[in-house]
Amino acid sequence: MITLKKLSKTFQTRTTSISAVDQANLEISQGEIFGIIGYSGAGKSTLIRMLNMLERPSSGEVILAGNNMASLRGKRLREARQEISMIFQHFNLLWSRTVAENIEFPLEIAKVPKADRQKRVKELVELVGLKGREDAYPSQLSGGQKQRVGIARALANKPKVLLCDEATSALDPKTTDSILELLTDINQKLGLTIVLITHEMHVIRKICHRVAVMEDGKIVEQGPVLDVFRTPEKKITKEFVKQVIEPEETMETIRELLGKDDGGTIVKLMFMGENAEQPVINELIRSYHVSVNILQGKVSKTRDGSYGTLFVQLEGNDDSVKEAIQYLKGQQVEAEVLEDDK
Ligand SMILES: Nc1ncnc2c1ncn2[C@@H]1O[C@H](COP(=O)(O)OP(=O)(O)OP(=O)(O)O)[C@@H](O)[C@H]1O
Repeated sequence: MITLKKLSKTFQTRTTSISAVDQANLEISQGEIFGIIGYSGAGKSTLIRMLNMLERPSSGEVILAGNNMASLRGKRLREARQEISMIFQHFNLLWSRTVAENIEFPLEIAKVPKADRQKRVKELVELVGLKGREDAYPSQLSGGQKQRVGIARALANKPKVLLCDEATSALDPKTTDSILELLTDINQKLGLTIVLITHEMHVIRKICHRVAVMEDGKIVEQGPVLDVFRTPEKKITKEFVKQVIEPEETMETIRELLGKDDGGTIVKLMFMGENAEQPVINELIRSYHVSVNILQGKVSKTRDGSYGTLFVQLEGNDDSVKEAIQYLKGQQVEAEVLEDDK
């Protein structure tokens, strides 16, 4: 559905030139939810804005629904853009129009007859869960409701691709989850391709099929979400994965224990899918002369299965601890002994 080939954007300022996106290559399939994660300044906004030519590339290609976007101008570009919609962090609603009128707006621009517009607005209001709020003004809505209006408006002209520019960054965690659920629902019901940019791994974990990680304008890593969670390669990817699976409080406790002489051996166990259900710890306690203290455990659900981590502290004589670790490493569980410098 979307192909990016060596896509680059350089901004010229009076004193310097900034390489915002540097030779990005990506393939995004139809019906996929694809996430792009990176810290502030990584180039995510510039990249996503080049998909619909809100930002023109300095070089490279964007092929979207068969159109070579950068080669289009005028009417042909406007037509190609009808396949793509966008939602924003700050919603970008028209404050003097009601919910229904905001949703109707793109249909008016597309010159859809009034009766059809009203029918479509009604469908969209129901789809995004705003029934009963049609006549409210944006100022009377919560953040989550405003984003629902943004989503309904974006879907009005039945696009093939929805671009989400930090669409949940202004929302609290519970509202974020409800909007992510709505996006998943729309993706499944309509087969819509969704490309989202975010700095939160939680968003990626919850709804994306695949993810690309951006750093300094470059895509440094990409793959299915579960794979990236299980085996992040780059340092930056590891940091993002940690956001979700290793809360900072746990790491503080672990660092403290590692600094102590009598802190035992700390092992991080990582497991996927049904491996999570194996009674490994039970077996460890029964068959090896070690005591096992569970420091923290967390199972993170991704769209394609669960991924879990468990931090345990093993205590016992050196040989028993070694045998226990040997046993763990023999299971279908990844076991890593943490050292003091972690
Ligand atoms: N119009 C512009 N003129 C000059 N530099 C720009 C312009 N737009 C973006 N940049 C620069 O390009 C780089 C990438 O910015 P971009 O906004 O794409 O990153 P981002 O990952 O989306 O970060 P954020 O989430 O903070 O917006 C930054 O160094 C930014 O300062």
